[in-house]
Amino acid sequence: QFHMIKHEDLTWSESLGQGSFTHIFRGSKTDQRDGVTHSTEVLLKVLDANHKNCWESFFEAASLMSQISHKHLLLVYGISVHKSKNIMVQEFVKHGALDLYLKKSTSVSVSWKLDVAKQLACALNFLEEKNIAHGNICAKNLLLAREGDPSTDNSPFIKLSDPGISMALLGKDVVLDRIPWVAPEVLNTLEIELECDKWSFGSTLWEIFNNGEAPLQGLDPIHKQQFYEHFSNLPALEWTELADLISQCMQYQPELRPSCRSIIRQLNSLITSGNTQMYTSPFMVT
Ligand SMILES: N#Cc1ccc(Nc2nc(N)cc(-n3ccc(CO)n3)n2)cc1
Repeated sequence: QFHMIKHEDLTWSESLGQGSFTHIFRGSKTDQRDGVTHSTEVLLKVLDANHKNCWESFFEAASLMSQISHKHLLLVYGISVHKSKNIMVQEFVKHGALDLYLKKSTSVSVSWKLDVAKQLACALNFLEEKNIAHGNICAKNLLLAREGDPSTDNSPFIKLSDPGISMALLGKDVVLDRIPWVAPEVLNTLEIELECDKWSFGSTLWEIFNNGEAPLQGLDPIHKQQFYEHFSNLPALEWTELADLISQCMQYQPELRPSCRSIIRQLNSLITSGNTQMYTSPFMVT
């Protein structure tokens, strides 16, 4: 399943924030390899004590991530259990969550965003080929390992984080709050299928091209539920071809959503389409 890490091998540094069920800290882990002590910087994700009933799902998420390896999937070193604390020990990803990075950054180019989108599509394609649904695709769960440098056109590098607690265990209010990332059919089934990740991909694309602004952020849970009941769509982006890809992914009928291969093909044509210039520098508008 996964590696158990001794609590005494962990060092705790500062808190880096709080999720809905977890608290994250910077830290380090030491381990002996061929007689040499190594210290590795890690991210310590602690399951809140008052969500103890979720620990199996918490561990299941960790176990999923440690059983498959891909360059765009977060590396989970293992689990540590100490007294009542359940801790997931993850690789420390240098620049943290993408949503916060996009909100803070001003000069993120269209080609930078398309590059990130394509990396996420590749991670999803890898999961699709293994018939594994992630279930929690959103910009908050995309971690930025490398910023990429606009001047040297060095490209960014992202890692998809663990899926977190399974939908079935979340309260209805938490599921409603995940609108519009959670696919509409999940509200009835609470089951996560591959098609759900396509819907979430569309919502995450919208986030990335709206500089980390959360879609429907102003709506309360009731109005979020009505958004689905009325078969509403997110406001279309100016870039029509990109808006089309988002609406293909966010179709209410799961079987009509595109395959990952199709998503990657369409992203590739957007990358080569030259539109990136037009949307990048205002002086280039033809
Ligand atoms: N300032 C700052 C700063 C904060 C975090 C990191 N690094 C990191 N590494 C991970 N493995 C996971 C995460 N996460 C952050 C939110 C979530 C959601 O679950 N994960 N952040 C780097 C810089």
